[in-house]
Amino acid sequence: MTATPIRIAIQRLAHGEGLPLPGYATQGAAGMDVVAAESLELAPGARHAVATGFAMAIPAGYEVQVRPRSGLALKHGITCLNTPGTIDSDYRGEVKVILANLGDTPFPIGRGDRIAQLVPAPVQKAGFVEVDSLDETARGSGGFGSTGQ
Ligand SMILES: O=c1ccn([C@H]2C[C@H](O)[C@@H](COP(=O)(O)OP(=O)(O)OP(=O)(O)O)O2)c(=O)[nH]1
Ligand SMILES: [Mg+2]
Repeated sequence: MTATPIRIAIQRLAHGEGLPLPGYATQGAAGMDVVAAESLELAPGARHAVATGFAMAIPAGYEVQVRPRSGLALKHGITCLNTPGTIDSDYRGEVKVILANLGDTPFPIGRGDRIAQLVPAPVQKAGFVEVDSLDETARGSGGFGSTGQ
């Protein structure tokens, strides 16, 4: 069973002309590949908010996550520094992909190269209720490796 795709309005910006809009590489892909709208070289240890050339209006109640591509990560050490990046439903600016080079060689990015993938997701909102004490649990305040390796 496949959930009905949500519709997301997308606006191509002037510098995005001629580029493919984000899309699924295969029928079962979870992420829509997004391409760079600029060319640059990312030095080892450097980061850059890479232009995509488009803006979106995500329906209320949803977000779009910006995730790295595993091939770039494994072969070249290229990742999204803030992964998963969050595109808010009320954001109308250009979507950017914050790439970082964790590898040891400069990495060239060409206009049109697939640099990341977009995954829409429903947003569960919450409200905090301030209390004086919390219920007890077996774990208590143990964390950060408290159960062993
Ligand atoms: O990878 C990303 C992450 C964010 N954004 C844009 C869309 C998002 O809605 C906005 C704000 O992102 P976020 O909330 O992660 O950043 P912030 O540092 O909290 O900025 P703000 O104060 O604008 O919310 O920046 C991107 O284009 N790409
Ligand atoms: Mg924010």
